[in-house]
Amino acid sequence: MPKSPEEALRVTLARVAPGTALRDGLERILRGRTGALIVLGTDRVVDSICSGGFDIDIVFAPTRLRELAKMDGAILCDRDASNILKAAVQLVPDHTIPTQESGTRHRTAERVAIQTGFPVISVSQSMQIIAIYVQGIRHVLEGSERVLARANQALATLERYRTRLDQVTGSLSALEIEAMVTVRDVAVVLQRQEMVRRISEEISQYVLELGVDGRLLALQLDELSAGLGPGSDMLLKDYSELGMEPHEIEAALARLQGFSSADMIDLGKISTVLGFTPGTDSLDAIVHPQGYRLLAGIKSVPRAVADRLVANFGGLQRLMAANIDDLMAVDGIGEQRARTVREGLSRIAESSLLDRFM
Ligand SMILES: Nc1ncnc2c1ncn2[C@@H]1O[C@H](COP(=O)(O)OP(=O)(O)OP(=O)(O)O)[C@@H](O)[C@H]1O
Repeated sequence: MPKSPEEALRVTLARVAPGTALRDGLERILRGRTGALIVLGTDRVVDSICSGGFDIDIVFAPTRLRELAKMDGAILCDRDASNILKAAVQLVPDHTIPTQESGTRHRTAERVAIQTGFPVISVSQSMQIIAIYVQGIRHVLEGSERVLARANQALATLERYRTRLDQVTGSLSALEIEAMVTVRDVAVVLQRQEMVRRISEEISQYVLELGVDGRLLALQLDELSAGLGPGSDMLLKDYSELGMEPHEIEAALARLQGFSSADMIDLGKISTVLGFTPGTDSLDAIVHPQGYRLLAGIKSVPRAVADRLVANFGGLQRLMAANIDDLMAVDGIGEQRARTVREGLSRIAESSLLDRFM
């Protein structure tokens, strides 16, 4: 499947991260105050825009890259930069492809990346920067210290967002048990989950970009992401107006992920993901969960069993009121599992209410 530009950028960032041979080669070129134009990948399209140069096909080594970069023209490597295939190549991309760059090296890099779909790296001799071009995206590589400074700020933000998410999720659980949930309460949790997802994704990109320098950051990200509990898909299953099919949930989540920062502070807009219409449906209207999210919080209840329980009882309140015999009447639920569900739900109820009133 073709990758989105953002995914392709992430793959390329990992390929040029500190600790890789490619990054070592690029740093050598930068220190040697020469420039370079490097294409990562070849196919018929790349061949069709290559002129001159010579075939070498040797195993990649940082020193080889540095030496070949002393010559005029571009260097072609294979996708994962394990081999250097050609050097001193003149690239002739389609000149009608629009480019924002000035300078022939960078204009060529941007056009070749767009025309071929392969990542192109330019090392600028005059500006002393390494830039990667992936489809339509340009990304300038920075030193690990600067990336780490930004990553640490993002980590602090994630920590704050996580605390707030835990608070609103806890209070949603308590409201669910008291049957007092409003559309607003659900929208706030969706909003907070999405904000945590966005900042975590940003930090994951820093981890990739930092390579060997990002190990500690990766551990911190893991720690802050641990125990996040059921995700936004469970909220949609619980509260969507008409009951959504899995593909509809996926589409609704994709829409949420596409919301702008301004949309993200508008709870009315967020409630549309659940199928509510702002203006017609009040954010203060009471809504009732199916119970999927709380059931997903009980570890030993598989998803298929949770689905059967919800289908049978048709809502969390009736599920909470069910005794062991009622639960055992559901197809495929024996005494052991019925007890697990009963005890799990009681435990959630007690701890949610305790959290709320302590
Ligand atoms: N179409 C191309 N194909 C291959 N190599 C190219 C191409 N265009 C530029 N280069 C390489 O880039 C070098 C620098 O070109 P130029 O000074 O015009 O670019 P620039 O964008 O100003 O680069 P820099 O920022 O490194 O100064 C050329 O000497 C050549 O090696």
